Order: sequence, then structure tokens, then C-alpha cells
Amino acid sequence: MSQSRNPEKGLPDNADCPSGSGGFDIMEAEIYSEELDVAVRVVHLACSLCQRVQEGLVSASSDHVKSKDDDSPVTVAGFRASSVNYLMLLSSQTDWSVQAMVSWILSEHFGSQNVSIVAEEDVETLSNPDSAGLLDVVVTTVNKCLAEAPKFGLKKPAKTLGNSQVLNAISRCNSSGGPTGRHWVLDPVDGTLGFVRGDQYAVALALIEDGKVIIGVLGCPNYPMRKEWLNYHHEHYRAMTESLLPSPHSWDEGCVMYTRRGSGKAWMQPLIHGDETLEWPNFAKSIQVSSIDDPALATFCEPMERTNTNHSFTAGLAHSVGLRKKPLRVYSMVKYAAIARGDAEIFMKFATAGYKEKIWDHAAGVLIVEEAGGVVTDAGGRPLDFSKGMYLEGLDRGIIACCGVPLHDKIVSAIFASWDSSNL
Ligand SMILES: Nc1ncnc2c1ncn2[C@@H]1O[C@H](COP(=O)(O)O)[C@@H](OP(=O)(O)O)[C@H]1O
Ligand SMILES: [Mg+2]
Repeated sequence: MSQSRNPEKGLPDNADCPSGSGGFDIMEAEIYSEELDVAVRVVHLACSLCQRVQEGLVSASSDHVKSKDDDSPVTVAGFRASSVNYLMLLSSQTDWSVQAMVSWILSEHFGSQNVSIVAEEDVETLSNPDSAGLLDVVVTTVNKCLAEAPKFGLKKPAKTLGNSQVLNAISRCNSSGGPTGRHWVLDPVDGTLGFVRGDQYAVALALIEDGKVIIGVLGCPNYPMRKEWLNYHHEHYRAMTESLLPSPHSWDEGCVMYTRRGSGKAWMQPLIHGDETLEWPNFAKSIQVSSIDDPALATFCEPMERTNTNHSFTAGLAHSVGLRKKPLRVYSMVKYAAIARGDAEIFMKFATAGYKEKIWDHAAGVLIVEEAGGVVTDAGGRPLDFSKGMYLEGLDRGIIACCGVPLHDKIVSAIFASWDSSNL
């Protein structure tokens, strides 16, 4: 789907939602409206935190972030090998900071006794006395971020948070989910490698109730304005967009996508910049999956890293169903965002046998694709089961997200026909 946007402001110029309803019909909007409102705002705030850190990372590496031929972890020209660890450390700090901030906001808003959070990061390393320096950085980052909360329509703390409050906020995210009750599911920074490389990454927040995903919110801070730019490494599209667009921020302005189960709608909002404030629903625009069902015209996307999926198996599947375009390799849940926005038609992931997919890597993206009109199943054609705790237990081989049933059927049939002869 092509987006017509105002390049001056980076906003859709035909924003098409009724104000005050988050984009949904007024009646519908009342169901889970408070949860959706807070979730969208807190993901915007998290994106702003991540952007600030990522900008620092990219400039610190003075435009010399290189990927090795084998796509193994990033190396930075001018830094010794330990700088890889340094970048990963910065990324972990961001994970903890986002997790603490989201946990604090949700607990303040809904009451900590009512909030169960399943999230990626645990608190062990950070609470170790050897990590005092690390904890200081996280506490400072969280407080700086929370000071900006009112710009996003959220309450900031009366006093800056201390170490123990930040550690408590992180450790409250220790729920393991399950088949009953309400559980928030958070991936504070999904796509760690994309994040440290200044490339695509996502902040993902979902609400699961009685095993079903009810709300999905996906922040994609580097989602490019034109779908072709998803193909380019950040340095390339940054240089390109900087020369084409008036604002230096335009290249990476990103968006937040959100939906509510059963609404049959999904929405995308631009991120705010500088002194702007987040006004609900802030130029939200309805998004829809692509209507392409001819494999020859379809684009499929998959993880960038070959450790996370089997690129040669998907290449074989692509060939057998008649996909002709080069795969779009993108870090993180931005792949689900690309399907929901109609920028790609198929997402396939086949992790190595034994790898257990985590619910926080999929919950928000799956619901957004489904409500935008798409289909998501495992490789056997069954819906993903979010009711079994932190893993997608029972997942059959891999994950297939498609813009519609015809392409999905073709892929699932091709998997059926080729699986036994594959080495998987
Ligand atoms: N060996 C593996 N196989 C499959 N997926 C893996 C994996 N190791 C990590 N992942 C997951 O893949 C996610 C990244 O997705 P992608 O490859 O699509 O960019 C990681 O999220 P994090 O980066 O949040 O840890 C992680 O959850
Ligand atoms: Mg992840």
C-alpha cells in the first residue's frame, strides 16, 4: 500500500480517523480503550528512548558500522573487538531501560497488583553488585525518559526513581503468562542486531487475555517512508533520504502500529519529534495488507540472520511457488509491520529444530497482521497458540504470515510437499 505523506511534517496528508476514538468506531473503542490508549502512548515513549540511544550509537561509530560477510555480530572500524561487547552492552541497557519504563507506567496506571508482565529481560545481571555502573546508566536513562512522559500524555513520577524502584519495575516483569488472566507481553527492543547496527528494530507490546492476544502495539522507529528503502542498509538509505528530503529527521521518523482483536482494523501513527506532543489519535491512518495474490508479484520477507531461519529452505519454497523477487531481509518484527502495511506479502521463518519461539517475538505483530486482513499460522496451517506460557508451545516447524489465503495456501502446500526431502 503506498502512503501519501507530507514530507515537511512526516505525517499522512489524508489522516483518516475520527478524533477521540483511536481510529475505531466510537462504540467499539470503549472496549479495552484505556489499555490501548496507554499501550500506544508508552510504546511511543519507548521509541523515543530507543531513538536517542540509537542515534548516539550510530554517531559514536562515526558511520563505520560494518557487517561482516557472514553477518555475524557487528564490528566497528576504529574500535577493538571488545567494542562488539560494548555495543551489545548498550543494547542491553536499552532493553532494561525500556522494560523498567513500560513496567512503571503500566503499574502506575492500572495498579501493580493488577498488572502481570511477561518480558524478555530478567533482573539478575543488573542487580549484581558488580553491575553498579550499568544500573546507574539504566536509572538515569529511565528517569530522563519518564521526565518526557507528559509529552506523550502519560504521568511522570513525582520524584526521580531510585535504583530499587527501577530494579523492582524490571523484576515485576517476571510473569510467565498462561491460559488464564491478563498478561502484558513486552519485547523492549526486538532485533538487537538491527538496533546496534542502526538498522530496523521494534518495540513490541501486546495484551493477552485468557490465552488470546487482545491488543497489539508495534513501534518501528526506523520504518522508512518508502517500502523499497527496507531493502537498504541504514547507511545507504540514510544518505539517500538526507539528500532527497528537507528535514534531517525524515529518513528515520518511523511509526507505531496498533490494533485491537476483532476490530478488523489496524492503524499506524507517525512518531513525534522535537517539541511535538502526542495528541490522540495523532494522525493515525488505517493500514491494510496487500491485495496481491500472484506469487510472481509478491515480495517475501525473512530474518536477516541465517542463524534465526533457514534461508536455503525458504529459497526453495519461494522457487516452488513461483516467487520471483529477491527476499526482503529485515531485522525484528518490522517484518510483520511490512505485511500489515502492504509493503510485503509473505513472511516466513524456520528456526532450527529445538529453538522455541517466544511469545514476545510474535504476539503484537501477529494480531496487527490479522486485523489488517492477513493470515498467520505455523507451517502446518494452525494458528499460533499464545496460551501456553512464554513459548509458542506446539509450533509446527515454522511461522508463515501472508496477506491473504491464496498465497498462504500455496506456501503451506509447498512446505508439505518439500519438507521430507529437506534436511530440516
Ligand atoms: N537461534 C535462533 N533461532 C530463531 N530465532 C532466534 C534465535 N535466536 C534469537 N532468535 C530470535 O529472533 C529475534 C530476532 O528476530 P529477527 O531474526 O527476525 O531479527 C530475536 O529477538 P531479539 O533480537 O529481541 O533477541 C530472538 O528472539
Ligand atoms: Mg525479540
